[in-house]
Amino acid sequence: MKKIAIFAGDGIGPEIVASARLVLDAVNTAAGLHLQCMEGAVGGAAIDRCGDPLPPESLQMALEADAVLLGAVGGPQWDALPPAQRPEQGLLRLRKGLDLYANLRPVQIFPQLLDASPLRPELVRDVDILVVRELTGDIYFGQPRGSETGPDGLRRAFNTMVYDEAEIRRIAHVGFRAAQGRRKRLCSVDKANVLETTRLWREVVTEVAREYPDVTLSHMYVDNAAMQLIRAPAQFDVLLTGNIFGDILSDEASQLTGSIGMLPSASLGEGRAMYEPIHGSAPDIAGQDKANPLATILSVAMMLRYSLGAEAWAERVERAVLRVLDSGYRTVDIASPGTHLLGTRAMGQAVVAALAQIDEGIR
Ligand SMILES: NC(=O)c1ccc[n+]([C@@H]2O[C@H](COP(=O)([O-])OP(=O)(O)OC[C@H]3O[C@@H](n4cnc5c(N)ncnc54)[C@H](O)[C@@H]3O)[C@@H](O)[C@H]2O)c1
Ligand SMILES: CC(C)[C@H](C(=O)O)[C@@H](O)C(=O)O
Ligand SMILES: [Mg+2]
Repeated sequence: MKKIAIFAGDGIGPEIVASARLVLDAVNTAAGLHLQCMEGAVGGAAIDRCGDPLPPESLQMALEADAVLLGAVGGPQWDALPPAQRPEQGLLRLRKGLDLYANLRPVQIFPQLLDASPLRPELVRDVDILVVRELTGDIYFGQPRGSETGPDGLRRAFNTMVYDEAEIRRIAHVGFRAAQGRRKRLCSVDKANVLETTRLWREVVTEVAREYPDVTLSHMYVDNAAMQLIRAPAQFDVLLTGNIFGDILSDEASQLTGSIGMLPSASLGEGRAMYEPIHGSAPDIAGQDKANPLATILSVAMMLRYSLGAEAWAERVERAVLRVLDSGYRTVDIASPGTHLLGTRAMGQAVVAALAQIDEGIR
């Protein structure tokens, strides 16, 4: 029996997670996985309940689980809190507490959604990118951080970007191994022309590359990478990035697929894992049954693949998503003329129905 910790979080979090739960529960029953799902609070929901965005019992639940499924955290009702006390810190402490240093964000094009991308179809048709983002270091966690009023009466605020070579080395290995299983090209993104941290990043990635002679390594400054992702995105295979650059570039890359609501992720550490869509709590559409749950459902597929040893079921979930898109079902963010609009819950139900058809076809 495997244990799954579920943190729905805030905003659209409970809606997308409920929709993805339909899929997870269907697979659990059909595959006889005997999953034990436990629900806990992280983020704003946890602040409202006990004043802490990551209560000790939630961290404990995650530490004892074989995998974690998370919706999203944050929202305007917590905006007045200083950054270090906000809902987002619950998520960051959870990632750090589980040492989930490798965040995999696949940017997969769905041919059915070519018309939903703001880019021309011929630019995105052949895109297949894996963003490998370092997740437990960088300016997110560096000390010192804070804000103060100086002797001159001016307010100052500061964060520290810091990486040591061990942190860079372990994420570089993840990137190179991923590239070996793909098209064997790795582009490392940095700002080595300006920042010491990312100069070290470039040096260490270059050293690690010697152990992977079959992988072609290139380096690109982050500003150029942001531009190239729009100009010629099909040039990329694995994009290896630090924490802050990966955060920004993956939101940008999501637009190639048509919507941020399509991008899943896996955050992996040694023997621990969390699965979450890359998007946030989308307060502007929360509570309206409008959110796209497919990123979360595809994150469940990644959970089946990486944590539950159920590769065949991961593929079935992915095929079910394709089948639903083939049938013309869309949430509002990926809708186009002639397609059939579904809400968050109905989209989850449609994936479950498609999964059942695939299962019947196989038997
Ligand atoms: N992993 C996380 O929990 C996470 C990630 C990013 C942002 N956040 C937090 O979420 C809050 C809102 O942030 P934001 O507005 O900058 O980013 P966001 O990703 O929540 O939303 C950006 C835009 O994308 C849309 N969107 C996002 N997910 C969608 C989905 N599944 N279906 C359809 N549309 C979707 C939203 O409606 C919004 O217009 C903030 O508090 C932020 O810190 C949390
Ligand atoms: C909410 C925030 C802490 C988080 C991040 O910056 O990592 C989010 O933007 C993400 O991409 O998962
Ligand atoms: Mg982000």
